Amino acid sequence: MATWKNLDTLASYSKLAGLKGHVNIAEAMTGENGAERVKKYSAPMAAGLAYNYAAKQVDETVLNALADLADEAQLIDKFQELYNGAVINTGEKRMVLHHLARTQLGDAVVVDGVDKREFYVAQQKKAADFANKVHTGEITNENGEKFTTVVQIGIGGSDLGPRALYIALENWAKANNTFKMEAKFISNVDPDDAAAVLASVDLAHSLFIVVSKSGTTLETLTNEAFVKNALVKAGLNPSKHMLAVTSETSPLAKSEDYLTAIFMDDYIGGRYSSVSGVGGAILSLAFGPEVFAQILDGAAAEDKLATNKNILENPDMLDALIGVYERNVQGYPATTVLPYSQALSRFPAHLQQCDMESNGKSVNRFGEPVDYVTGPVIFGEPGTNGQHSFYQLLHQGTDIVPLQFIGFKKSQLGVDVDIENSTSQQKLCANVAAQIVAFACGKKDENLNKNFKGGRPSSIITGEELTPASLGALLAHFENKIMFQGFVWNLNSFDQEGVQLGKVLAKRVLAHDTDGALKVYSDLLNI
Ligand SMILES: O=P(O)(O)OC[C@H]1O[C@](O)(CO)[C@@H](O)[C@@H]1O
Repeated sequence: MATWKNLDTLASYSKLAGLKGHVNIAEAMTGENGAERVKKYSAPMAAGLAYNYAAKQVDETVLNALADLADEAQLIDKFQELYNGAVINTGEKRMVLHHLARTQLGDAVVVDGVDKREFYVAQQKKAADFANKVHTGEITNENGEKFTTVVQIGIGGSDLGPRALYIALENWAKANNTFKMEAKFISNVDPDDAAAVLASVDLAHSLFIVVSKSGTTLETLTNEAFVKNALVKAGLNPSKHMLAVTSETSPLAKSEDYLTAIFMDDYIGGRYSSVSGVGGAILSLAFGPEVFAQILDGAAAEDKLATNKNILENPDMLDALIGVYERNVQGYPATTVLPYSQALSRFPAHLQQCDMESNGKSVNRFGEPVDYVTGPVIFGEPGTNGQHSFYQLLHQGTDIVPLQFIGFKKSQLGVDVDIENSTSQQKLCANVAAQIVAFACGKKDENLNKNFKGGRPSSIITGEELTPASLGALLAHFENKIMFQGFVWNLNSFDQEGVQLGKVLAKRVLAHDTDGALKVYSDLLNI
């Protein structure tokens, strides 16, 4: 059994802390040294991706210290315990089993006589069978007509991951003739969200997936009622247009109002649930179950790499450890995710929940306060759009923000134009290469307003093309990175008590049970 200790009690951490400012990345990345680093500091990922960390503030000394930290913190032992069914989520006393939904890793985890891996696979099959029947016309609307659109109703982990993955593969599926149905998403309780989506679809040919693990989320239940109301008004029977993805113990599971119910369980956290029916139903409907299976395969292959004790051959753990060095030793407050791929436009939003809901904690897994900083602020936008937005601060602001670039050689649609001797794809890739060097090396100018100090660390994940498998690998990479960081910080990365208080107060506002500032704000907003 691994032992769980606070980061600041580890001898390897004291050694690492002594390496603050050890590498001058501007110097390291200049000239031939820089070229050598780019070739050397690269770790293969699954599905043809590679994690390049040449422009991070590391050298052999820092990497050795990170390896010692990985060993002392028993990161691989903890990962093994996690996927073999240990109660890693101490806050909620639950296992953490999202890896079992996509991988052959580990032993059988049996709960109340049910093999959890078999359960997840059976639910994926249920989603796949349902999707196939919709595609072949075995399941139709009341008039025997095929459904053409699918709308997911959910929020947080029941929205962000599936939405990011759908957007990531929409063009790929069109270019590869696997596009089956258009997907839309309703998440916000703002009535304009549901109203606008409903106005944009043909209700009679739309399927709605109500996704809520708990079956109690205010926004989702409200939006479900909103949609049902619209269906009834249009003379349609909601139970012929809706299915549910929920846990077997949730109130939704007991309802007869759905075409089918696909189940998940408490051992897969919402923000890690894209690989369950939460993502499986909508992605199988939109692109076909085979595409969803390829996402799972990519994730499984990346998980396998994450079991390697050698940090240089474990890109997920290496990325996590470099992030800890940046956060705890270098003192950087945030990390930005910058995909140079329009298809990944919502991927940073998904990672925001995954990372900040997991590691935005100030007590350890035993509920005791920690004396060191934990999860950074995560934000991001696709390049090159971000360059024309917040890169000013990234280049010349007073905070150093580590950057995580993602870039692909090929576009998904392959439609391009050559202007002034380069294609748009080449321009995109040129920009990401330029940014890495600009951030690392900077540029001296006597006019300080035009001076770039450099010294701003970045990494890049590169690949041939964003495909279902490489997307799965990318998803698993960041999930595993967050998990390893939680282990290093001795956090429980799998509960989210910090979201509760606001929900409780909102209920009081709606019940008109307010006083003090809550009352004044309620009056201000006319509730
Ligand atoms: O799937 P559910 O139970 O509706 O929960 C939605 C989201 O709400 C949260 O609990 C946060 O409020 C997330 O962790 C979760 O992804």
